[in-house]
Amino acid sequence: MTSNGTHTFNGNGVTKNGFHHNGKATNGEKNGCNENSTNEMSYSYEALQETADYLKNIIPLVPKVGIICGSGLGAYWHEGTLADALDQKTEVPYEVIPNFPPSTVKGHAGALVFGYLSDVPVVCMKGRFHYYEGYPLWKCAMPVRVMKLLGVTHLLATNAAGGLNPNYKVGDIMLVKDHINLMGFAGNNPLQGPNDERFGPRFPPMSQAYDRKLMNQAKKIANDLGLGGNIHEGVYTCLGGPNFETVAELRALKVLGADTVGMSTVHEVITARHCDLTVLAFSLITNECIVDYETQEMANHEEVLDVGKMRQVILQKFVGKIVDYISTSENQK
Ligand SMILES: O=P(O)(O)O[C@H]1O[C@H](CO)[C@@H](O)[C@H]1O
Ligand SMILES: Nc1nc2[nH]cnc2c(=O)[nH]1
Repeated sequence: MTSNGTHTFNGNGVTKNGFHHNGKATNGEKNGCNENSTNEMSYSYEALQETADYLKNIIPLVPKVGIICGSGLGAYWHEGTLADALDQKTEVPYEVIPNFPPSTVKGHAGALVFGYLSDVPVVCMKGRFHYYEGYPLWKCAMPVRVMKLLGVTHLLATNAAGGLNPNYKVGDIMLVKDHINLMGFAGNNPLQGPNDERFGPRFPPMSQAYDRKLMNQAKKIANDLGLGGNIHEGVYTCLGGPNFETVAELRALKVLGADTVGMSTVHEVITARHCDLTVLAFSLITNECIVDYETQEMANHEEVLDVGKMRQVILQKFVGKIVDYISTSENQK
């Protein structure tokens, strides 16, 4: 325990490299993953249950809300992030959690932080996994299934994104009302491979992926916080990255109907809806997409991080009130 009351686990007794095995690999199973005949892989239910059991043994709470802290909400090591603000927090670095991949993005924190936000038990992913890090989509999204096994009922996925909609300004928030799974257009989906019905159905619907009631409430909360002129509803799309888009690509995305573009979230939301989590997602607009050849401006990651830091205080209040609403509305059912 540190002087600020945070517990941090060093993973003593856990197999190094993030994979944990009982020394016995079952047929077709490697490091907790199922390998099928086409070489596609997925974590087995049992491997993820093992991950959840490890966490349950060291965490003194059952999280209700899972929060994915994107580049705009404290994925990086700096002071005053949302995860830092939790009460009674316990921090578990990804590298000590059985079956968790390590976070490879420079400066990315890479830890699950458990604690209370607005008196509600939550788990924050401080840093997420991206396709551009070299992970397949099912691996990027695996923490969502672990959250489900831990008892999470609601997922709040946040991201930093480029604003394609000309009405969006840097620092604005866009509630995601829908997404375009562009990587899915190319046949890449986190649910590919054998389906385990214990998580969800083979063919899950995605037309109601984002919870309308929560979105409406989030808009009210934004208004109450004085963010009425900075809140939008729109369509997010995810590309693989890591490069930012060309002008022609951005123009094409606009034609498709996207309002923001990023490199995350869609595969997490698909995985969350598959296992029946209620989802709210929002983008922090960290840069305006350049759709013109004459400007010298270029998207860059430093700008993304700077805007995240600039908006972190208000975003934390926003998220705190959303979490409070989730808990009180559930109790009133
Ligand atoms: O989606 P998050 O993780 O918030 O971060 C976004 O910002 C980074 C690019 O600056 C990319 O990782 C992109 O996905
Ligand atoms: N793909 C993509 N991801 C981002 N993340 C933050 N800004 C951007 C952007 O402009 N494009």
